[in-house]
Amino acid sequence: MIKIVVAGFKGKMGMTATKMVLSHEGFELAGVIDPHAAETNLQDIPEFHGQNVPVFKTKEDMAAAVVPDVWIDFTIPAVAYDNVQFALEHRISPVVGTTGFTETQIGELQAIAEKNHVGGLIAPNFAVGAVLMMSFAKKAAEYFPDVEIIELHHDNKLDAPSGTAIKTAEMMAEVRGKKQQGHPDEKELIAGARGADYDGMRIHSVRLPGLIAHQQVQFGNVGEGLTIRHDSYDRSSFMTGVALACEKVVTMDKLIYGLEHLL
Ligand SMILES: NC(=O)C1=CN([C@@H]2O[C@H](COP(=O)(O)OP(=O)(O)OC[C@H]3O[C@@H](n4cnc5c(N)ncnc54)[C@H](O)[C@@H]3O)[C@@H](O)[C@H]2O)C=CC1
Ligand SMILES: O=C(O)C1=N[C@H](C(=O)O)C[C@H](O)C1
Repeated sequence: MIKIVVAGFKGKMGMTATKMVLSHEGFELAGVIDPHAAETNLQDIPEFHGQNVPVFKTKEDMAAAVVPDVWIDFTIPAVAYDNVQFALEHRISPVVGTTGFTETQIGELQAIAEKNHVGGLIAPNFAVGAVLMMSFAKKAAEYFPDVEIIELHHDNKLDAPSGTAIKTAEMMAEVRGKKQQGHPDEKELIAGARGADYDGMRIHSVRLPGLIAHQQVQFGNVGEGLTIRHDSYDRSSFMTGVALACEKVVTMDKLIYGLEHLL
């Protein structure tokens, strides 16, 4: 049995991950963490009736009470770095979906994982379809340097652009020839009209109620266009990837960035 804690369990993704862990026969839910929890046990919540799982408000309280193998993190960008550092230093393998990490932070956390010989994964998107979308976009960018990313999310999202959009741009930048998108003399009449600039590629972030998580990578070439699109219509779309990561990280001794390295 792999013993798992879920940080951020009161949130949209944390709740979905908690249910996934409880329903998986190879996993044991050792505890859940959220500063916004009013309960002390999961069974105090009607939908978790009969599930005797401790609820912690802080990571320190959790570490004093249970010894998990895996730390699932779906929290907020402001706390995720500290959470992952804490997990690694306590030899708990992190499976992190929280977005907003900088390249430098990922490098620092990888060094901590290496020092402590702990495996882990930071993945901006756990949906298998999203991983394929990023991989197809990388392939297309070899041939089509003119590309813009449009990511669309629910309006409770804290970070922009999305972690998925940044990862997609990073992957395309590895193979795409240098090119600044648009006309060299273009001028924004309203600041931000052309979106964010990653290595000359433009990223546009849409935030609307009703959306979950969607991304379109749109290529243009002389006389043709190519659009690669992925849609998560439900947060269950992320759970196959989270479950796979929980199984794999306990066998690893380094922290990797991107689910594609586990598929
Ligand atoms: N990698 C992936 O596949 C996916 C990643 N995400 C990312 O996951 C994160 C969470 O997303 P949502 O669930 O939609 O957000 P949410 O706002 O619904 O939930 C965040 C939860 O974290 C809790 N929290 C805050 N500080 C905490 C701490 N120190 N310890 C434990 N819990 C803490 C909050 O109380 C809240 O319940 C975001 O960064 C989002 O971008 C979301 C969907 C998929
Ligand atoms: O906040 C979300 O909802 C999501 N966040 C991740 C991201 O920033 O890419 C993954 C997915 O897009 C949903």
